[in-house]
Amino acid sequence: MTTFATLDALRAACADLPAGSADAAAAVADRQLQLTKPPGSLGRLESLAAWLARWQGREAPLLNRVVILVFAGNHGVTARGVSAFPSSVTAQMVANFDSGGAAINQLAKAARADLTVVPLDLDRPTADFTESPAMSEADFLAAVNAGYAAVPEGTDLLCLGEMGIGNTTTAAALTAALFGGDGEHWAGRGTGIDDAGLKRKREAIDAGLDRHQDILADPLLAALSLGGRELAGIFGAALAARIRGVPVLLDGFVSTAAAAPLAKLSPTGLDHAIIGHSSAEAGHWRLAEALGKVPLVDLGMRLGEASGAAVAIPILRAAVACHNGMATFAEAGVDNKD
Ligand SMILES: Cc1cc2ncn([C@H]3O[C@H](COP(=O)(O)O)[C@@H](O)[C@H]3O)c2cc1C
Ligand SMILES: O=C(O)c1cccnc1
Repeated sequence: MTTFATLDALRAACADLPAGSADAAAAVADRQLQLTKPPGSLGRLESLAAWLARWQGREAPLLNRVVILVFAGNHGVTARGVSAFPSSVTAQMVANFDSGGAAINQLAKAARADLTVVPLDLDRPTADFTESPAMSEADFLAAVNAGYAAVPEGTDLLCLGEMGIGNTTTAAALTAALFGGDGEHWAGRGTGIDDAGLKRKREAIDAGLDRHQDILADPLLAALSLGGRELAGIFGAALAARIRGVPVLLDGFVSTAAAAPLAKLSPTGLDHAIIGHSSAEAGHWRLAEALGKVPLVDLGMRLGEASGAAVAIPILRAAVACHNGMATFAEAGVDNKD
């Protein structure tokens, strides 16, 4: 389905995003004060309930249908020796997702979430961004549209992750384009590359930034030139979620970098998204800070696959359970403070 036929149409949608329901958020804040607990005592669970209500447009937030989307893509920049693993692993892991053997399969089950994997032209890697733009405009828009179309009706919460060997290089290059800095600043070890590989990774990022310097100020052209199909899919899904009233849980460095152009295209562009887990991938905490976001948990994970979003789902379920299920002081006959 072609939702956006041109970059300009996409740009226009990103500049005109719905604001969320301030009334629903205010109703939650008001009810929180009536629940049988000292004000503020549930800490961030209270603001999470209000955040869900705002972006769902519902006074009582719901998490009946939690959806995890994992987008997969292959990257030409792997020719530069930037990953510890070969590109063949991307398609092999997609097969592993399909047969239920990956970490995200277990985390999705544990969090009672539906998992869908969206492979994007795995047999057609993007171009090496040190040599040319990673994608044509048509390829980029096709991936954005695929992401946009992948968000099911009736989703109450959307978790966004990825699989794509080489994509921590891609994500670092895109992040540098959006927020400044270079390969040294943003590159981490991804799947565990050694020192020589990390050097090659930094050099590839710097070469990409140099080659595409004329377009780096344009977030969509930066995503097209330095990004990847799975990152574009995440971007499209995050946009669809915003337009359809679905809050988003982002995963680690790659997932956050993929969605970040939305924050550059509109000052409130990622207000409907939070980061589930602070990845151990160097650069994620910096990117979170640049976006003004505090990840929900830090378990030292650095996997991708939406794993860091999935581990945070129970926290949101806890916020909703307390908010919707607790008695008020009046209902329970508990004396409130004077
Ligand atoms: C077996 C395996 C499973 C994975 N699941 C996620 N990733 C993660 O590692 C990749 C990014 O790291 P780099 O940029 O160093 O290639 C992505 O595919 C990401 O999802 C995996 C990587 C491997 C090897
Ligand atoms: O934080 C991430 O997104 C990440 C880290 C390592 C490997 N793949 C993804």
